[in-house]
Amino acid sequence: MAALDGRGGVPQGDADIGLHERQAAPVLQLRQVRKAFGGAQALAGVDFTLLPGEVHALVGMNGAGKSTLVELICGAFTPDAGDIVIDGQHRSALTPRRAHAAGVSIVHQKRTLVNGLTVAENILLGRLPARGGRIRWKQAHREAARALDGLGIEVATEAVAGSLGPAEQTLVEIAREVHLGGRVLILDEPTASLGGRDAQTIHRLVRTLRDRGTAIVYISHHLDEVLDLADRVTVMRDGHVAAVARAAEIDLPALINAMVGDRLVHDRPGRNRSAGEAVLELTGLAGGRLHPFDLTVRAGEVVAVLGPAGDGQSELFRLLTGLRRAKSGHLTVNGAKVAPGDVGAGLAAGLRCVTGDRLSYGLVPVLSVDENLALVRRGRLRPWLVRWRRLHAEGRQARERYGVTTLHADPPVASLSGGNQQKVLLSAWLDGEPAACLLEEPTNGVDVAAKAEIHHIVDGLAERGTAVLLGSSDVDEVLRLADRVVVVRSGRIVADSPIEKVTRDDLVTLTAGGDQS
Ligand SMILES: Nc1ncnc2c1ncn2[C@@H]1O[C@H](COP(=O)(O)OP(=O)(O)OP(=O)(O)O)[C@@H](O)[C@H]1O
Repeated sequence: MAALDGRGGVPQGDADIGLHERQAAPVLQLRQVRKAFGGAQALAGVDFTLLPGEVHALVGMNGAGKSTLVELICGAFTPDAGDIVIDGQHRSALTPRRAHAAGVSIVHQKRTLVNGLTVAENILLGRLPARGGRIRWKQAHREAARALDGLGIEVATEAVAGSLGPAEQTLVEIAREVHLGGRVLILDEPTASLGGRDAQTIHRLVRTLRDRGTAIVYISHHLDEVLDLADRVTVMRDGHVAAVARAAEIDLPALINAMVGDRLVHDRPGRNRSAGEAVLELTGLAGGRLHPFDLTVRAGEVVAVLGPAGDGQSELFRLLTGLRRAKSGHLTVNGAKVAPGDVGAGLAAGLRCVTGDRLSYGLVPVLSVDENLALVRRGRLRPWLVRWRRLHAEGRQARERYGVTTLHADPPVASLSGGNQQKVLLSAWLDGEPAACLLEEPTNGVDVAAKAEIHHIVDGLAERGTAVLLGSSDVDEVLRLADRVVVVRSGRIVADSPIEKVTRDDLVTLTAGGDQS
């Protein structure tokens, strides 16, 4: 393939930039940037060029260095060596404030709007127009509406941010950054955990921005969308640039190959399981937007709950994990009655919950990986005595089983790459033989190899008899893992079907709120 030439099939520097693109001066250039954390090399001499009006995707396995690279561009980290050039100017002492002033903005995967404030307040946060000590609300709404309308975003400026769906929140965040003068926009996994139609809404905005000349760095583990959306792709591997290619000239297998190198991606589809006795039973569960809800998951069965974003699917998981108080109903696990949200009783009955928001509810970021793993096992340890050697030995085994890659022996979870955090979360909660488990977006932020591995782990759980309730916005994941799919709309079950009876198109339509054909 022409696009992947050069050293070991790898083009370097600007060699891949065509004549047309060379005429446009790069808005951003990184030359041989290096960054180490405590002696371990996260970036080992990286070149990167970003042109105005291009979508430049940044892909790579978990821990490859993508986030570290963009944090350098945003001034959050200082490079140990190398050059950062923005608009032709060398930036040796970039800080977040200076990067922002130079037009560099980032929208993180974890949404940052203030939930209790309106869209207008969020867009103009810290800069609300005022005169004589009074905020000029009409003017504020007009200005915010202009910021949204200019990008074709249909969200009311009076809406409270917390009431918006995840895609709308991302749109508002992007609009805010563009309104603040962002010309280099870094989007860190903006479509992670978004369903088809929501992802397309984000893609439309990205294309609009590109057409207006914004330079976009787009980080994603969804490789199909990368090939569809990006103009160029930079593949990172182990802190190096493994390849730079035009998206039009690279196909999926070549992209995966550039990412994983000689590592293997095991996709082992095919189910070898049959549903047994009822294990997880939800009876009359209601609360929030969810109307009384009955559902049974049998031993060895994977039931996916699917619905339009922001509808009953996430509500169900909130009720089950106690993040939202249930108005009525209960669940049983192997016949043992558990009040919704009673985490202790759920654990005792063999129920494990893998949350979709790992840093808020699943892990303690300041503790180390092994400490996090031990917290979940703590029922099996003597609580008054920490046996550190055993804690690390068990931690190491779990990390190896789940392929958690770290630069240091047992770092704080906060310092791990997003995908590795997800693997720690899964290894903490899925180890052992749970009777039932709730899996919410289990492959959120993980790379292509880890995703295949996690799917294999879920297969294994089901084959050994665990009842699995899966919430995933990724229809391919649902098709790959589920035996049954339950569709929730406006808080009610509107369809319950064996997976063989639905097509991919059905699932895409159902997630978007349409009717099953
Ligand atoms: N503040 C930090 N302290 C220590 N190590 C860090 C820190 N930030 C990143 N690292 C390490 O640097 C390496 C690169 O991480 P980075 O987050 O850049 O990867 P990534 O490509 O973005 O991965 P992912 O796809 O999982 O988000 C990882 O091994 C990570 O643990």
